[in-house]
Amino acid sequence: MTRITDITLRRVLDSRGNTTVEADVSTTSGGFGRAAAPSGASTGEHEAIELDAAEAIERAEEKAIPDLESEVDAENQRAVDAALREADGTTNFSEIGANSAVAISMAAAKAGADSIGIPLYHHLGGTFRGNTTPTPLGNVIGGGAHAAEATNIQEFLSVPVGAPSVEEAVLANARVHAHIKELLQAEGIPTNKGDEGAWAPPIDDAKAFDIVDDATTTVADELGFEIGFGLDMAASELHENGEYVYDDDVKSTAEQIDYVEEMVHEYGLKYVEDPLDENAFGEWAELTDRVREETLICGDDLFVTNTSRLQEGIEKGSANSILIKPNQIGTLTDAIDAIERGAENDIESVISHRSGETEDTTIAHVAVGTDAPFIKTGTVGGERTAKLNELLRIEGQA
Ligand SMILES: C=C(OP(=O)(O)O)C(=O)O
Ligand SMILES: [Mg+2]
Repeated sequence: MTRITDITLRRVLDSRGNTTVEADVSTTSGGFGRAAAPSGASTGEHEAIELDAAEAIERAEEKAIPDLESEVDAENQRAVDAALREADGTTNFSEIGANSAVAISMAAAKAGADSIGIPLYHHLGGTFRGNTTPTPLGNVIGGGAHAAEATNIQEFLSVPVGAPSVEEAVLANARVHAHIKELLQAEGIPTNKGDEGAWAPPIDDAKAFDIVDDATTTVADELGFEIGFGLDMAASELHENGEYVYDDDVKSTAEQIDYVEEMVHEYGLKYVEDPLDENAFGEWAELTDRVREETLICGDDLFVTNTSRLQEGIEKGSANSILIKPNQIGTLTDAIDAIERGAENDIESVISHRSGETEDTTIAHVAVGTDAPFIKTGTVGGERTAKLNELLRIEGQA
């Protein structure tokens, strides 16, 4: 048993220049872990509550840290997270803030792994975790809530399904990103960037489909393995009074479903995240029914990494994939429970960053430790490559 001795919280900057919560956790056996909370821009309405960083720190110092220090075994992640939940006392971490909760949860996991002297992915997943290395989904063109005057669809994602290794997949996404710059420049289109490092050019969605299709096909030919692409439509951001509002069009729900089905067929999309509103479980099921054999329909704002919402989606057949963002739910235990519930029901997990990120690499370990098939963590930019480079290190040692 290795008890937590000290927890220190501080404010640090995230990639948007906003303050976020960083936690340091130390243990009786000299173990140490540090982790920082990410932050979303296109947040789901059912996510756990993020408080202002200073307020979250003050409240966690008062209400949670006294119940953890000298009390909880850092090697027992379920016990750490149960203590956090009990100290908060709400279902959505509105007392201490999901940003304080997730930073402490992740830092404690690292301290637990350090105490035992094993890598975090091994601590989380154990010896028989499986041997999948996740395919990285790389955001290469984006707009929506992540960039002004760009595409309505939030993310166009390179999906290197044929890559023989993580290393080749990571390099393929970087190559697609670079090639898109060449294509944009050749047409004199400005190469602004959005919050996640994707190009955010002032083009419409139809043009972005063509450019990403061109770039992924060209790079696939160059590298000799299949690279498809996918989308995060973040459709709750487009949804107004029962319709989906684009710059150049307004679609009814039925038209939105037809549009997504058409794009899946026309471009062979490998992945479509949040194609419909975050409360439309039944309409999601209609779309999933039409395309489940061809693509992954992934719930981000729909499920918010919450097993109760995932259970509703399983019962209704709403999706065949779930996005996992630990800060949406507040603890690693809850995130891993959602991954496991998904796996038991043929729902594929995609472990994900947020648009506001830090150098923290926990999600790379969560993806490997849980044998997740995919990770979504950008393509370029230091806070994105931190996770990708950690995956390369893990691939080298696992
Ligand atoms: C990463 C995403 O963006 P955000 O963090 O802004 O929710 C997303 O929507 O999947
Ligand atoms: Mg999303």
